[in-house]
Amino acid sequence: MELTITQPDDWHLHLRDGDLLKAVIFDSAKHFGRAIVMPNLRPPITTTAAAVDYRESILKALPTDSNFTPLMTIYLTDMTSPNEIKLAKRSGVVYGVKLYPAGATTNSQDGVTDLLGKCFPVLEEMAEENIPLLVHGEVTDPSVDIFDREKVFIETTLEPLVQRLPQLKVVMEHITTVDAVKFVESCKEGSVAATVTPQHLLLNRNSLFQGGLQPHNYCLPVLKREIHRKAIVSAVTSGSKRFFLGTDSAPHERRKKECPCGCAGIYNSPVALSLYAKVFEEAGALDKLEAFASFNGPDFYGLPRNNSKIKLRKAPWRVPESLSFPFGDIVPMFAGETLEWEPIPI
Ligand SMILES: NC(=O)N[C@@H](CC(=O)O)C(=O)O
Ligand SMILES: [Zn+2]
Ligand SMILES: [Zn+2]
Repeated sequence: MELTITQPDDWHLHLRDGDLLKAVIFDSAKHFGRAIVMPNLRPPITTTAAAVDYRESILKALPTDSNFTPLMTIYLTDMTSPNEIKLAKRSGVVYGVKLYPAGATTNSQDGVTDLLGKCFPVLEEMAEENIPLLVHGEVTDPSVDIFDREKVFIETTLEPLVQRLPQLKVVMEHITTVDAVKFVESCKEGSVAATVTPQHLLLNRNSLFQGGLQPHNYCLPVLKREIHRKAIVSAVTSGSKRFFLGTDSAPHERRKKECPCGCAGIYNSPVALSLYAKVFEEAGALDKLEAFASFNGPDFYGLPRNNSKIKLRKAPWRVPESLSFPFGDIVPMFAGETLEWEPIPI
């Protein structure tokens, strides 16, 4: 069996920089036409000038025959000025501003401490310039249970934000709960949307502990209960335009995952399309895969859909145990397992 669909884009991707960038970019460029590239480098990409430079280094790292287009983002801080938003819009290469609540996830230490208090003029400028806010939606209060941090973030930050600034476009990134599904569905279509990762569609929190501690299934927001996974699967396979593909592929070297204080992030670029196809097939909704993977994202961002196509062939293929590079190994999601759908560019 074969399925031919419009080439998908990845609306949430970590490409890193240096050797890691060169190691991972091929896996994204092979399957995806474009990707929203997250700015959480060290130091973070907080200005348009830095985003322009980062974009150049991504283009340099690409194979020469690749048409892959990086869509850049800037990292919001308490100090970001409304003028930076004007520069971002004028650059023509920045497509979003990323909100990391300070301390929420990998390289978020320079993130925002009080969104509505400190960043409101910047948010107003973003609404004016039609630049979406891309949100890592978790509170960082250590007294809030880690499994409740998304829900509490919706109540304390997103609901008031959408109420005060309904013109601002918001993407709730990597949603993990039924609460996020309900919130996105309650907002105006075209103003609030969500990306969904393969891991949050396929795994629940048992996968963190199955047969022992599983560091390669650890990402943020952390995997949740089965009821949440089911709600997210229903949402994306319903055909709703509010949900689209964002892998959150987040490579870390093996030694930074398999250690006493392992990093959060799952490297899923090599397997993402196979896994999304599996989810839609199991839900009896393969006919809805193309809109999720290739239409809803560009439609939300106001960009054209891709013209190129990709084929998914239903044939078993084995995911490598690990990927070796001169600087070390990266263990991909579902390492060593056999998957059913193989993407073939055409
Ligand atoms: N998802 C993750 O677990 N990690 C991401 C950061 C993020 O998207 O929160 C990373 O950059 O490693
Ligand atoms: Zn995140
Ligand atoms: Zn991410």
